[in-house]
Amino acid sequence: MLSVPRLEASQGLRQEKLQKLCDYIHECSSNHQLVDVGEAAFVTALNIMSATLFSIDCAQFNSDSTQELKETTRAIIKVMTTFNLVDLFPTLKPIDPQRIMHKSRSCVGQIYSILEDRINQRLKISAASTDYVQKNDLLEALLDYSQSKPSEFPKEHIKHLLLDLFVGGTDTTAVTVEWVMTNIIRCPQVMLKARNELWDVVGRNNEVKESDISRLPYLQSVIKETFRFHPTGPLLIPRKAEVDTEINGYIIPKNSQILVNIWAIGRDSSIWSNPDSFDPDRFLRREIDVKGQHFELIPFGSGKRMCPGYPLATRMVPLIVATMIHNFEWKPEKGMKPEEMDISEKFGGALKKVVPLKAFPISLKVQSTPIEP
Ligand code: HEM
Repeated sequence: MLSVPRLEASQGLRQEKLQKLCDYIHECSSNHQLVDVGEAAFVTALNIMSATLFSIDCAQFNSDSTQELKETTRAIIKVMTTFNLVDLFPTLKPIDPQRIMHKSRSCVGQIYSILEDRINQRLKISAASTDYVQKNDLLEALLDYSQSKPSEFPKEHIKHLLLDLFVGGTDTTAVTVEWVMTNIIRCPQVMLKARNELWDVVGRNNEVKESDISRLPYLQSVIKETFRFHPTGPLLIPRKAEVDTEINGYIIPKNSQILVNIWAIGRDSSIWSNPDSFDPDRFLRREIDVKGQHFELIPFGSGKRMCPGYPLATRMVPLIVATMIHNFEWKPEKGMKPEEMDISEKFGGALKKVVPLKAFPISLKVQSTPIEP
């Protein structure tokens, strides 16, 4: 479903969303307006996800109009990442003291009904017309698969899978982009180097495309260094030992819950030199990828339960960041110096910033040479 050929076929859908992001930043730049970078990344990720999954736009920048899918997705993420007393004291489950189960049932019910509408609409349109042109999105692939193997993958499963992908892919992508941009704005030399690479490889006036990403090693290093420093899923997803297991002389008893602390791995001085400094160049000197085989850097996890959205995420994150820095310089708010910007982390389901990143974009469209920091 998220194979390279299918993602290649749907890249045009994502490119349109990046153009909208670029237009929005231009507008903010002309109006000398701050951009809430996490929110702009969230809207873009949500629209890229909804375009890739079912070819629609569901959110707008700077708009309070009804954006049901956006609001419901936010509500689900909030419920999922709120600390629940029931996890510590399971006897409280029937009481549900914080009403988390209640809220989560209501949000999930709402999103299922939106997704069911999308699925039924698609089935209706494709059945109604003989010259129906197939879409390149994931919904089409899932419907095809379900029709060819109804007993293995009934139609009812589609909405569950779409929900997992949608919720799993939106906030993680937005949070990652917000951290990358924070690190870039805090280190003007890094921003300059990343932008110069973009201008050399892509050109000043061309759009950045997915096919350019593999030719942008410095941008990729900046993203890897951000994953090391502020991994979006600091404890991955909990595992449970099904049987008594011995690893490196340690006994893990059956039924233990295991958390893998990738945040600590990223700051371990026996693995990384100067682990507390942000230094993307370290990844130019070391061949490390994030595909789950180099255990010192596993922001998408590893093994059977590794993030299934990894192929899409490794397209979305560099593209959104590249769109933000290709033709814009960024300055922190209220005359703050870049190095004074806050980088405190808030632990939760995803490792968020305590202080959301807001910054001024300055369009570089009219200038002919890169700005010195
Ligand atoms: C920068 C973006 C992303 C990051 C950092 C990220 C990170 C992760 C991590 C750490 C896990 C747990 C893996 C483990 O415990 O081994 C995970 C699981 C998951 N991710 Fe992602 N992810 C991202 C984007 C996406 C996207 C774009 C999608 C959907 C297209 C997605 C869908 C999922 C799903 C459904 C799971 C649960 C898998 C399971 O339980 O087996 N993620 N992700």
